[in-house]
Amino acid sequence: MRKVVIAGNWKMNKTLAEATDFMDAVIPKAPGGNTEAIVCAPFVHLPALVEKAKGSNVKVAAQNMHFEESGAFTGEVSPVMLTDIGVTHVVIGHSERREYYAETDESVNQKTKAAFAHGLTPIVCVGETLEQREANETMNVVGGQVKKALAGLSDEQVTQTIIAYEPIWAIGTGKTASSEDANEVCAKTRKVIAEVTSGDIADQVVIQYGGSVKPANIDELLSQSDIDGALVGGASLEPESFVQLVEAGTK
Ligand SMILES: O=C(CO)COP(=O)(O)O
Repeated sequence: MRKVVIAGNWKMNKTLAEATDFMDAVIPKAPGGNTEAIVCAPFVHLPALVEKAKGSNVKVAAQNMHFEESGAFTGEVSPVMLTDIGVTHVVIGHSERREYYAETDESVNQKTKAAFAHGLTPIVCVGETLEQREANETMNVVGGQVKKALAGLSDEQVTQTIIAYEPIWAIGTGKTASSEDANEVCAKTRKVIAEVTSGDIADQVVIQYGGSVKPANIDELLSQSDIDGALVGGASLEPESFVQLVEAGTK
């Protein structure tokens, strides 16, 4: 049975005090078990949040990283720095980074490999634009992104990769893909993973949906066969709503 992974992507939000207050409110209510709760926070908050999360059922993720261990990359943060402070997960290739910071499938692949080289679990984001969906290009785009992101990984590493399917037109717009449409893409993505791995590897991979997920629609999304969790932006900012999303994973 695949675990359920609910990850809150705060993006560029919260002061340090707001971030630590959030953890104080959420940690006592995080259920653990088969449901994993992850907070993806801005770099500057990571040390404090890792400290808060120690011994709890909440994990802490970075929202990006460089693929090199160190060097002349002004303004960047390396995987070594993340593991050094106890971060366990990292979001890679979010559509906002692909759009505003020129992330490519190649850099996503380099970062995914670097994550594994340093013991970090990557949450790899893929998704199509509205134009691509309307042109029936969704699976070409998403399948291509997935294949390129996973290129060169071992089967074992693929089983540990979390894929987040986030249709770009559903992010922050209030428009959620219908749970059936989201599930169809997640199921087809699993087939693409099966093509590039052996045995039953693809059945073990956690595939999240992201894009306007909220307490009102999480149950239906999680009831689908191939949706194993959610990567949540706006609705992850308030402790109450994040806890509701995580609790939905235990049902
Ligand atoms: O981009 C997202 C999560 O990474 C989704 O954001 P929203 O949940 O605000 O639509």
